[in-house]
Amino acid sequence: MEIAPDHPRRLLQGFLPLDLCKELEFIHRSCGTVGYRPGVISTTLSHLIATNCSHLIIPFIHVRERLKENVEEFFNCEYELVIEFTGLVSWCKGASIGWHTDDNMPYLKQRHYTAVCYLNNHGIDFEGGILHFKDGKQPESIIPTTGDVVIYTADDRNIHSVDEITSGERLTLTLWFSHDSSYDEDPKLIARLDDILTEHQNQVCHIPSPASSNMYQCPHLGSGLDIRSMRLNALGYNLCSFDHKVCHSFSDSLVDPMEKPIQICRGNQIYNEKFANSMHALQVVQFYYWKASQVKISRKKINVDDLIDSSLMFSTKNIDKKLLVQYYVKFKESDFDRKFMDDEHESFDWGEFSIAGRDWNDHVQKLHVILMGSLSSWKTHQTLFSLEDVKTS
Ligand SMILES: O=C(O)CCC(=O)C(=O)O
Ligand SMILES: [Fe+2]
Repeated sequence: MEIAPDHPRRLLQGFLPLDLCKELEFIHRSCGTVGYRPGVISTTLSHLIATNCSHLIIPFIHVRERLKENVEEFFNCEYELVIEFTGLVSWCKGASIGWHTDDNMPYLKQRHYTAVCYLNNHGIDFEGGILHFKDGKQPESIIPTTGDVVIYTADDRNIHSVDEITSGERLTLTLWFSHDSSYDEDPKLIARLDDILTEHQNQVCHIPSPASSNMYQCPHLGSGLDIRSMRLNALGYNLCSFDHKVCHSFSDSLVDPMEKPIQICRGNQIYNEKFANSMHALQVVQFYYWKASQVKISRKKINVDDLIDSSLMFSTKNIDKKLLVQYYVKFKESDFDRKFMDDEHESFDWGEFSIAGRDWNDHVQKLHVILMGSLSSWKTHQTLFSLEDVKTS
């Protein structure tokens, strides 16, 4: 492959399968925390490991390998590269970045190549957010399209900027690669994984454990607003503590109710099952939206109506309407998760929701089995790689 020597970069169209994009979106909407710039939310692999969601690194493994191979090949790297950083990054309304290079700080000099994978669509999921390169053509501007990937050198041959996001949320998977093996993120991730999985060996539990509250407080969304409750609100849910008051502001409470067992409600219906904490509730809700169409199909197949009486799944309590109204007003102002405010949740059904809850459990169990089956090889090679590839090659 020929490279333009002055501005080496390339657009890989349709590189990521669409179902992988959806899965990564599910992970980000379930686990994201405040990012490195205002208006940016991020989900790193080390954060997933630290919050008892190690199994959620599995969907990243294969695509990381494929991206690294492509970058090495395109830039004619003589020696193998290492992955310095892998993270899901979303840009909310108001976020932008002016002309810069990705190695523009002394502590970023190890970043030699960048891969940005687009997980949703400009013009549908968000407005604004076009990537521009300052010099040279091929390509000059990138309009984010689901599944496309842009790879470029992180130095001053590829000065670039991103237009302000004017609505919605722009989601990417971003990786940086280095020639310097001391910056390889894999050995650090494997050491963390090993510590955590050894510690939990005897009581395997897949319930996420939230990070500290300030990691979910997004100043640009409005003071005191929490990413987890904003995401739930965007889909029409509120969180209820056990005394059935709607959780609102936590600043004056000693123990953060977001870390305690919690229930969810829609309108005046409270779902009877309890969640271990707000992140657990958010993960199941996001899973339901990720798998919504499949749940509807399986419901038809097994005629769940005969098995489940939805009315047993919720109770109706006197929920303080005033607090709900306040929450919705704030949500609309923030324009967060805009795309879900459509017919999608008009057809909501607690029966389908409860099927999704069970499917979520099966899903995380499966990922956990893959994780446990991979760990000893990862430790031996000090690299995260997919074992299935080894078997088939
Ligand atoms: O998301 C993009 O298109 C580019 C992001 C970027 O420039 C960066 O994170 O440094
Ligand atoms: Fe950049």
